[in-house]
Amino acid sequence: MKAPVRVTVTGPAGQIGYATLFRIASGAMFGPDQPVFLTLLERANPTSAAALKGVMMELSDCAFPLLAGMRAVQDPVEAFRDCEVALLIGARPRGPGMERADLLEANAAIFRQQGQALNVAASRNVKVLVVGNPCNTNAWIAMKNAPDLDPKCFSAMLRLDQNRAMSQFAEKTGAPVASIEHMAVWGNHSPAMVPDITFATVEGKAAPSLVDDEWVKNDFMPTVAKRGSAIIAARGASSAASAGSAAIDHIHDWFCGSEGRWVTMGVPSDGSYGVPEGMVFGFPCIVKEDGSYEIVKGLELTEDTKARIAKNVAELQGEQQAVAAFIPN
Ligand SMILES: NC(=O)C1=CN([C@@H]2O[C@H](COP(=O)(O)OP(=O)(O)OC[C@H]3O[C@@H](n4cnc5c(N)ncnc54)[C@H](O)[C@@H]3O)[C@@H](O)[C@H]2O)C=CC1
Ligand SMILES: O=C([O-])CC(=O)C(=O)O
Repeated sequence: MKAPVRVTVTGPAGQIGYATLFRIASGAMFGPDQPVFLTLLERANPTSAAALKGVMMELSDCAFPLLAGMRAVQDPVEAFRDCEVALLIGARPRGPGMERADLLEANAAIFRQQGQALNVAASRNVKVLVVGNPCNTNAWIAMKNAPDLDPKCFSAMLRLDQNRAMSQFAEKTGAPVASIEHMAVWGNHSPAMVPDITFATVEGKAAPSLVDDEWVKNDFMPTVAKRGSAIIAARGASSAASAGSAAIDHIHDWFCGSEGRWVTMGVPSDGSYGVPEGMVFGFPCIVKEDGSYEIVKGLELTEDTKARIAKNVAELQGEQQAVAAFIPN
């Protein structure tokens, strides 16, 4: 029997928490022979504590063979003590009429505090996934407040955008999702993001040869980029099950390796493609078996993609300026 992976989840009593925890405990995140120990960090108020208690009762009632144990902790330093994987989900979601950037001020303080706590207490190889929006900038805030951790420990979730892009493309072409490879989404998890089929293949055929350019620009790209708003309009609440599923995919591939597949992760730039070093940006990545990843290099981007990437850089620079007060000197 392997030693349990120590996983800390914030916001466990929320919508995404509820959609994610049971799948982590069932083995979907780390594989069918890997036990997990869950540490759950909720807000310290009676309503959240009561809701979390109910979630833990249900987790217990599932009798998951891989759930080696769980605990609720209210102090962030204790919650992140020795954790190997941290899912930072807990944050305010947006409602109708808001953009994700509107959440900057509401959520920045959370990610400063959690970055500081990770810096002190987490495993030096921790894998942090920031889901709470605006996730690129929140991941950057946490990373900047954790100077003793390798910046590569931090990531933001753009996997939902990749999954949406694959699904839209599969629907259009009639091909199974599993036959699509090398789909990329560049940039910020915002309407400016760049879903990019240039390098994608479907059953080995070049994706751009299967659809017309007008559909890509006027239908595919905006549908993927604005899908979050469409879900809010339809459900009255932001995506939860699909967000949880993308979090499972992101950590699964980061932990187990992506077997040569491209996976979109929001990671600190190494300067590739003109993105300033350290900016947390969606890139296609390949994860090795040992859990280390590399941004896919040397791609010939179209002029349109380059211009859109520059727009995302400018947008993220604006977000960074807006949260400058949360970054240590
Ligand atoms: N990156 C992505 O693709 C996506 C990101 N999101 C974002 O995920 C976040 C969570 O969404 P939901 O689960 O739907 O929201 P929710 O409101 O249902 O749950 C949030 C939970 O976080 C808790 N929380 C708040 N502050 C906390 C803190 N400092 N420490 C610990 N827990 C805290 C709340 O008590 C609540 O239980 C939102 O910011 C949302 O915008 C949502 C969908 C996709
Ligand atoms: O749109 C939102 O606020 C939630 C989210 O990030 C998404 O569904 O992509």
